[in-house]
Parts: sequence; C-alpha cells; structure tokens
Amino acid sequence: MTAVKIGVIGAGTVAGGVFHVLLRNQAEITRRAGCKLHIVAVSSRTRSKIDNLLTTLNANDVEVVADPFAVVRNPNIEVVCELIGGTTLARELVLEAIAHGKHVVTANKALLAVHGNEIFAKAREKGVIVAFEAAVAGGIPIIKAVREGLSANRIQWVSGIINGTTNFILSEMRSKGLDFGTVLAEAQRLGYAEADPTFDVEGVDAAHKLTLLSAIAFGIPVQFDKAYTEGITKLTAQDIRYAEELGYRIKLLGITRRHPEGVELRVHPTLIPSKRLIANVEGAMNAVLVKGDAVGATLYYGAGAGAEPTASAVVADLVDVTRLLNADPSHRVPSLAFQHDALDNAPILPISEVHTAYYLRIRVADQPGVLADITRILADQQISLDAVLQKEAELFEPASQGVAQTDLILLTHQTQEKLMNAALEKIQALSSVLAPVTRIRMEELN
Ligand SMILES: NC(=O)C1=CN([C@@H]2O[C@H](COP(=O)(O)OP(=O)(O)OC[C@H]3O[C@@H](n4cnc5c(N)ncnc54)[C@H](OP(=O)(O)O)[C@@H]3O)[C@@H](O)[C@H]2O)C=CC1
Ligand SMILES: N[C@@H](CCO)C(=O)O
Repeated sequence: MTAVKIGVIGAGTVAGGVFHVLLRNQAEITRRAGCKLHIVAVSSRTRSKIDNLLTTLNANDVEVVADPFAVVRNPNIEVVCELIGGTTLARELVLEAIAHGKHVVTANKALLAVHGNEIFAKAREKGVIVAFEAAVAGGIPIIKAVREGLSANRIQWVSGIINGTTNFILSEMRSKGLDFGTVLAEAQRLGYAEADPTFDVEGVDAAHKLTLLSAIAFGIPVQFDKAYTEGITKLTAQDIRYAEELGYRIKLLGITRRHPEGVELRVHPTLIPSKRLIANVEGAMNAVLVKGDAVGATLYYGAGAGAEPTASAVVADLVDVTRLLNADPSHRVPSLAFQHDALDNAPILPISEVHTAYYLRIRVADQPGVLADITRILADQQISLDAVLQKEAELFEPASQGVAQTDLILLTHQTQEKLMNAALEKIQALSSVLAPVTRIRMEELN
C-alpha cells in the first residue's frame, strides 16, 4: 500500500512531538495502520524552528512551505494536521482543508469549542473526518472511550481534571509551598501552558475541553458560550491548606451533568475528599470520571499535556484516518490492532525469564548467623536487598517445639525469577528455616 501523505501546520511543542513519535515508532505504527504515515510538508511561522526540528530528526524528505494555505490546497496531501492553535487562522485553514476534501486532525480545543458546529457540518457535507482526540485531556483516549467504548450507555455525568497547567500549579503550591507565578513559569517552560496562559489559569481551556466532552456525552451541539467558567487565580495557599486540614484537596474540575431540565456545564475550583482517587491526581496529569447508567462510574487517567503525550493522541487519529483511507471497509480496525499480515512472532517468555523485585517472608530460628546465611545465598545469585525487617523474636506454639522463632522480611531489588528460584531452593534447605518461604512479586509500575 502507498503511504498516506500528511501536511503539518505548526512547528511547536505538539508538532515536534508528532514528528518525533512518528519517526521513532514508524515501523510499529505502519504495522497498525497498514501503510506508512508520511509527513510530506510542514508550514509554520518561524522558519528557524522548522529547520531545527527537521535537522534534529534528519528529516530531509519534508518540504518546508511558507504559506500554510499552500499545504491545505496541495492536491498531493490527503490529511492536514493543524497544530498552530487559536481560532482565526486555524479556522480558515481547517475550513479550506475540508473544502479541498482533506481529512483534518487537530489538537485545537479552542477552535472546536467555538467553531465546532460549523466545522463538523462542513466536514459532513464534504465526507471528510475532523479528528480531535488530542484536544481533550492530552494523551488520554477519552474521546474514543466516550464516543465508542461507552456507546451502550446513557451517560449521566462527566467530571474531570482536564487542564494540566492548573493541576500542576495547584499540586506544586500544595506540596512544595511554591507561589503561583513561579509554578506557572515552570508549566510554560515544560510546554504545558497555552500560548496565552490566561486560558489555562482562568479555566477557559478546561471549559473548551468540557464543551467537547459534553457534546459527545449527551449528543448536543458545542456551546462554549454557555459554559460557566471560573479559574484558579483567586485561590490562595491558605485555602489549599485549610481544605487539606479538613480532609479535602482543591482541584479545578470540569463538570457536565444531564438533568431532565437541561445540562450543567461548569468549570471551577472544587473541594474533593482527599481519599478519592481523583483528588490524588497530581502534576500535569489529567483524570476524567464518566458515569454511565449501565457501566457505572469509569475513570481515565494519564498525561494531560506535553509534547509526546499529546502527540500520542494526534498520531492515533492519523492512524484512524489512514485505516479509513486504505483499509478494507469490513476490516477497518484489525481484530488484534495490528494488520493480520504484520503480526510479530515474539515468543511469550516463561515466568523463569521474567525480572521483578520480591518480598520474602522467611520464618527462621532466632539464632546467630541465620541472616548472614540467607544474604550470602542471595548474593551468590547476584540478588541485592532493598530492605530488611526482623520481627521481634516470639515463641510460636505448637509448631515451634520450644524454639524461639522470628520472621525475616526481605525486599529485594529486581532480579530474574530463575535466580530467585535457585536462591529459594537453597534458603528453604537451611536447617534454620522453619517453614515454607512466602514470596510475593513486587512491581513499581512507573
Ligand atoms: N502543549 C500541549 O501540551 C497541548 C497543546 N494542545 C493544542 O495544540 C495546539 C498547538 O499547541 P502547542 O504546540 O503547545 O503550541 P506552540 O505555541 O508550542 O506551537 C504552535 C506552533 O504554531 C505556529 N504558529 C502559531 N501561529 C501561527 C501563525 N499565525 N501562522 C503560522 N504558524 C503559526 C507557531 O509558530 P512560532 O514558532 O512562530 O511561534 C508554533 O510553531 C494548540 O491548539 C494547543 O491548544 C493540545 C493538547 C496539549
Ligand atoms: N494547556 C493545556 C494543554 C493540554 O490541552 C493544559 O495545560 O492542559
């Protein structure tokens, strides 16, 4: 199959992420999409930024085009990826791309929250797709989850932390006592904030995203102008501290809820009990709770901003569009995600080959040299210890037969299962070990 030809507009944080991810994972993405995703042209305001990006990636087959309209009108380009942001030029470019029969992938929530009804209508007329997974909650595939995965449900409400910048600010203010301005500057440096960061801190960006979520959850037009929007600029460190003392965290929440008489659409700082999972979402992470009548409450968590998390969503949309263009309509999404003729034959590893850390509980006779024997056996298998705990010696009846016993609790660093098996065989054989050793595998999951 021939490559799908993509034109990118923008060369900033997200565009950079898209270039990097597409290049780094090209083989894997091609196995999923069924053909190569080829960026043939890029256009942006500052030429030097494009040159830097292309030089870093050694991407010399990408045409640099001064006029972005030349990209959206280029008959050779099938998909336009709009990554400049804003609602003026971006709107003109997206409408022009649609008018030229191109599919559009965008991360621009402001554009769709304000002009979405017009843009989606034009796309429908022209039979093209406007895909926007990256526009809501960065790398979390929340659009796909609500639009497809939950389509059996009557959705009752959606509520979430959907702005990474403000969540980062609130987390850093709470945990490090830093002041608002310092943390905002850091969020800007890390590429989380909007070009105009007042959109973040005044809740406007979250309201853009909530508008889109509300539309796809309840089947209503996008109505950003009706959203109630309150940001975090009036919050003080004192409020954050007092809330904490009362067992709450303050989060900027977007909430949309359906009632017989209408739909709530609101963004504002909100106290949430500290023990709730969503109250513990920190930094630039986002989390969205969706309550459906059949499924109940479901929670989606992940990076809400930044170059590569956002690129993850943009590229997923590009793969969807590619499958639409190239795949046999009855097998558009392969059953096993990868094209059937591109499945890998990587073997499944036996458990003996797996690497994990371990918790060991060893019931031993409380006598000198026992710990030394055990640690020597572990060291012989190159297994190093992370922590050791010895419970006070007790007399256990009746199995103890009068021998003073103690439990040794060991946490190890990562090792291979077969090395641990060999060590455990020897440990178990020690006369000072009085019961079968308990072994529980440990995972950091980070
Ligand atoms: N950053 C993030 O974490 C996320 C961003 N988004 C959305 O993605 C989009 C892009 O954001 P991001 O990459 O962060 O923004 P950046 O400001 O980093 O990049 C924007 C790019 O577009 C170019 N550009 C801006 N205006 C024009 C113009 N008038 N003509 C030509 N080029 C222009 C900029 O050029 P120049 O280099 O001259 O400034 C820059 O290369 C926005 O819609 C944003 O809301 C969505 C999810 C996450
Ligand atoms: N400025 C946005 C980017 C991701 O949409 C945020 O901080 O969440």
